[in-house]
Amino acid sequence: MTKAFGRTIALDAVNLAVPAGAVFGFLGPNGAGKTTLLRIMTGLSRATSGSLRILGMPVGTDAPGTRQDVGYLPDVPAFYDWMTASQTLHFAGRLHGLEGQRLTTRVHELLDFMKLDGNSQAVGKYSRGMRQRLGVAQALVNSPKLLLLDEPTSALDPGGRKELLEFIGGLRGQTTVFFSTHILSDVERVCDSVAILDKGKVLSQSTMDELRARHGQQTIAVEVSADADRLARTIAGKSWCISVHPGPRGEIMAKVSDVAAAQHELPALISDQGTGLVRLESAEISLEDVFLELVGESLP
Ligand SMILES: Nc1ncnc2c1ncn2[C@@H]1O[C@H](COP(=O)(O)OP(=O)(O)OP(=O)(O)O)[C@@H](O)[C@H]1O
Repeated sequence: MTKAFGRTIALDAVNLAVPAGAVFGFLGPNGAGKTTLLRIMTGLSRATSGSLRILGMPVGTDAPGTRQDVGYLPDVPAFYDWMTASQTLHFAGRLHGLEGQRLTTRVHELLDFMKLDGNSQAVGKYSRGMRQRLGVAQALVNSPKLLLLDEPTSALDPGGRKELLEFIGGLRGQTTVFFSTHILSDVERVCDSVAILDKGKVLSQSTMDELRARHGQQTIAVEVSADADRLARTIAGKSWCISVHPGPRGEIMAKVSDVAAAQHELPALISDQGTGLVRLESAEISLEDVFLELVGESLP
């Protein structure tokens, strides 16, 4: 689908498929188009062209069965500021047709999980993190089949973030979770599939395992006591070496296709050169490396 705001193309022929039951990370820098897509997915905004199906149903119609199966946390959740958290969740639950003991039990569960139980403050006095936790609870009130979360951890402290990510991970297989973020470690921690979006275009879409396999070279860091330039040239000529570049502390960083061969040969190469080995380390390529390689700019 494509979405244009005047001359700004916020989504440019985006084509995505999210497997049922997946925890799907939608990753992109500021302004990539994440919120725009989520708003279209909820029916709050319409695509300029193209189409979208959610749980098998076309979005943008009032077909029964879709909206009550979807939960949504907007990027800036809005509430009636004079209500308490409990009143907010009772209200949201009633809109979904919940009532009586089922509603009361669900509200208590969610308040307890989001650490908002016993809080009689009006929501208007909440901090940003508390509003985000209430927003997640509100998105969950109807036990949705599809949970859409727009940057769910952006205002949370480390403890709150860990708990929410663990909770999201626990939904795997039962609820499809589609969450946008620019926090790479959240995706690495919890997602099994990821799409990388930049300037409205999907640059990559795959499972985390495929992503690692595709960008699966490893990096080896070598620090020697002298003659690093000469060693870098020798390494660059080896069949297992993909590229060599200097590291932040002057060490040699080599992307290699066969880490075992590199580890086997390097000590002998260094010794032949008559220099001392200070450090030899290998590191698996991170999502940050892949993201920067694809997006090609510094992180937000
Ligand atoms: N209502 C609007 N009117 C005009 N332009 C808009 C509107 N909403 C979004 N845009 C533009 O569309 C592009 C994508 O914006 P969007 O909010 O979807 O990005 P995002 O990936 O969610 O960014 P962030 O991580 O900063 O929240 C941006 O260039 C933005 O300026």
